[in-house]
Amino acid sequence: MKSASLQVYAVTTRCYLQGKSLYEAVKEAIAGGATFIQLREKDGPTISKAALLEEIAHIKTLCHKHDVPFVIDDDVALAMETDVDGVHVGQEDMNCQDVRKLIGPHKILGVSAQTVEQAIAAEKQGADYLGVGAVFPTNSKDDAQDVSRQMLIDICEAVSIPVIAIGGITHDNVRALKGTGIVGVAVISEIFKASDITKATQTLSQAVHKMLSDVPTALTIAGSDASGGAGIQADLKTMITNHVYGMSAITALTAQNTLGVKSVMNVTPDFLRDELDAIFTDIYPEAVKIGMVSESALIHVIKECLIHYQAKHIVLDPVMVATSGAKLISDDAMNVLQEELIPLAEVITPNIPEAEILSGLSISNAQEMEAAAQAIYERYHTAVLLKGGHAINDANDLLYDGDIVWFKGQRIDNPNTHGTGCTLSSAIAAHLAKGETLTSAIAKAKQYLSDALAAQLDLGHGSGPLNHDFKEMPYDK
Ligand SMILES: Nc1ncnc2c1ncn2[C@@H]1O[C@H](COP(=O)(O)OP(=O)(O)O)[C@@H](O)[C@H]1O
Ligand SMILES: Cc1ncc(COP(=O)(O)O)c(N)n1
Ligand SMILES: [Mg+2]
Repeated sequence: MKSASLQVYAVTTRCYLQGKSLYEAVKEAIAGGATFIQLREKDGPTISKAALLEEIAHIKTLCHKHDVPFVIDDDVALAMETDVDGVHVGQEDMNCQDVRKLIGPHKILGVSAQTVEQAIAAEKQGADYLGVGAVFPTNSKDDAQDVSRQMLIDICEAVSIPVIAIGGITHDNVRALKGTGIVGVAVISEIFKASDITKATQTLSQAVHKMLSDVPTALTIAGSDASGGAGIQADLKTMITNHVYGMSAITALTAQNTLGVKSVMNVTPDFLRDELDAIFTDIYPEAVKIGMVSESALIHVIKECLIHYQAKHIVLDPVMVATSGAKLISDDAMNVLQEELIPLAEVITPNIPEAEILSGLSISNAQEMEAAAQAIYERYHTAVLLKGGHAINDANDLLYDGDIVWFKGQRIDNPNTHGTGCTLSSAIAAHLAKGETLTSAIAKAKQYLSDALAAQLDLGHGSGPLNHDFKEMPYDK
């Protein structure tokens, strides 16, 4: 069995067929692109044994004609009697080692798993693939246990056999499973509840292909740093090393290096609009990071385009002053940024001095960080990640989105911190593009930043850049 045959895995049900035979329904599903068929009789077959055997033989011939594997759920004896391609068993059914013994080495054995332990055990006992779910709420299985996205990722990483997701999957929500490591999805109602089964399967199949083949995409709207450590250059390096396709709309060119900023040349608002139009109308970004934008006319263009193109997962780094001390935004633009862009963002990432400006409060300890983050949140109703890089003893960042979550980090003894803020915010955008939740995107981004800082690159005469491409040097928290 090839993994490709697990892409669109149709699990049958008689619930919704309204007079149509199961054979007809399966035929329509295969015509629409189903790549695998599992016969499932949730409450036992509703037809006579003789009719069932005849139906199975009929479906088996159809599946083989189309090179589609055909397995039976739970009923190992029936699968053997009918000599179909294999069986699928749940945790509550027969032990999979015993099933493997019964069916022999060549038949397909599928196993349902909800935890890493169950997944590893099933692989050891001879499973060919795993069905993991329920990944979304579902009506098709009463006792279905919820499986989080992270659990699905952990299971895919823990085993080398293919994994498919199951439970409440539709053509609309399948995108959310991107980047988890699954090779396909199993559905029941999305296919068999449809009045036009072929069309529903086609639509699902297209969505599954897109989910499996696309790399995640992200955009940075920021300034270029000639020396490559911050701005656009840091963002693109961060995106590629975090396995996301990166795009850039440049707001300004800066002549800067590790010692400071020599001069800045902003692009025109019309040019920025052309850049954003070119990007959004072609390769749509699944997340957007905004960095240095120093003029209000540019901020207006960004706001209009983000609304027009319904941009999602916007991470705003309110860049005001570079690590080297240079001011990167005009006073007038500061106000426009606050009023027009902050409300559009999923999260903003001020450092301590920036949070003092945004909240009007002074910050010298953890309690004051919490108070300032809360004040900013209450003003804009946008989640705030207040970065603690400018604190003295540690490097703890604080997320306030109604609740407080601290992301703890040890202070790394490295004077080369040029581009830390840019790197953190673009790594958050990269992980949001991959479908992570905000808290897990921040945790992964902070780990990446810490590793890049701990790699101790030492370039230039001032506060140098990070090693975005560190390898095998994980920072041990
Ligand atoms: N010396 C350090 N050791 C570990 N983490 C650091 C250090 N300096 C900064 N960071 C981390 O880098 C990220 C950027 O923070 P910060 O330096 O405050 O922002 P900015 O670059 O915008 O001034 C945060 O996650 C912060 O905790
Ligand atoms: C073009 C540009 N954008 C942003 C920063 C901020 O740098 P940092 O990440 O160190 O705060 C920078 N120095 N240059
Ligand atoms: Mg910064």
